[in-house]
Amino acid sequence: MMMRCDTFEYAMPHDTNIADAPLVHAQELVRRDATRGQTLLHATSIAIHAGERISITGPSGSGKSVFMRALALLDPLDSGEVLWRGKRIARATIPRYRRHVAYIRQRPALLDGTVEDNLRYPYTLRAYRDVRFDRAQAAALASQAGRASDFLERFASELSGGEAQIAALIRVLQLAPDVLLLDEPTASLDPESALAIEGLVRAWFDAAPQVRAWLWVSHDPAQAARVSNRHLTMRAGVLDDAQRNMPDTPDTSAHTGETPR
Ligand SMILES: Nc1ncnc2c1ncn2[C@@H]1O[C@H](COP(=O)(O)OP(=O)(O)OP(=O)(O)O)[C@@H](O)[C@H]1O
Repeated sequence: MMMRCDTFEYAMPHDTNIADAPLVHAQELVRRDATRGQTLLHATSIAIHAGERISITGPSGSGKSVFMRALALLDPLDSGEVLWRGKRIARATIPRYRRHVAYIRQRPALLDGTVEDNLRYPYTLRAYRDVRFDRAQAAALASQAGRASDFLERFASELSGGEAQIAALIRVLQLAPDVLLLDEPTASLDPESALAIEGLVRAWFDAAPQVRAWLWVSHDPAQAARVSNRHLTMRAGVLDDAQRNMPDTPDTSAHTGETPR
């Protein structure tokens, strides 16, 4: 059945109730390196339901970022598609999809200027023209992350790595996304900053667990266990449920240039 709605193209099987649809449903996503022809992500499907806190671990170079960026529709897919709440995402609605599904990178990209300048920036974009920057909300998030009251006036260029990541996360969380794709957000941060990040993300989730979910890539098994109620592994571009991994799964990292950690 195909029909049109305001924001997304609609593609639902007859027997699927839209309320039961996963938040994100990736179907057979494939990514290849265009120059070398190497498959970076083998056909990968995943349904992410509201309430799920998913961790992903796997060796370095196994394709975790490629997968997360594919889910965020940041890179062109070679095949497959991503549905948002059971709806196909037309090209023109990708910015709107990204308003629901936010990708957080390991190294935050902040603009010149103050933290507040950075937090105001998304509201200048077309996709957010219906909402306004709320300084009190931003200050509350900063305080929740243990930052001093002058945090919003600090210059981005003078922030530590942990502070920059906190600023980048506040920039996303103030926009109230539904799904966070967290790509090693605390790698190379000090433990205190890492816990601040975890706390911020957890508070965002707890505010509406019935409609929110996250995927969290981590190299730290303790963190992966702490932040998740479902665990997946990535190996040589193949995603799998950790529980289903066979004990004698061959290590293919030698063929892919992966560096096991
Ligand atoms: N745009 C691209 N074009 C070509 N190759 C790419 C591209 N992006 C990533 N790769 C390659 O795909 C493989 C997987 O990279 P990816 O960054 O997804 O690994 P990862 O599992 O996230 O690693 P890490 O844990 O070190 O961050 C690597 O060999 C990388 O060089």
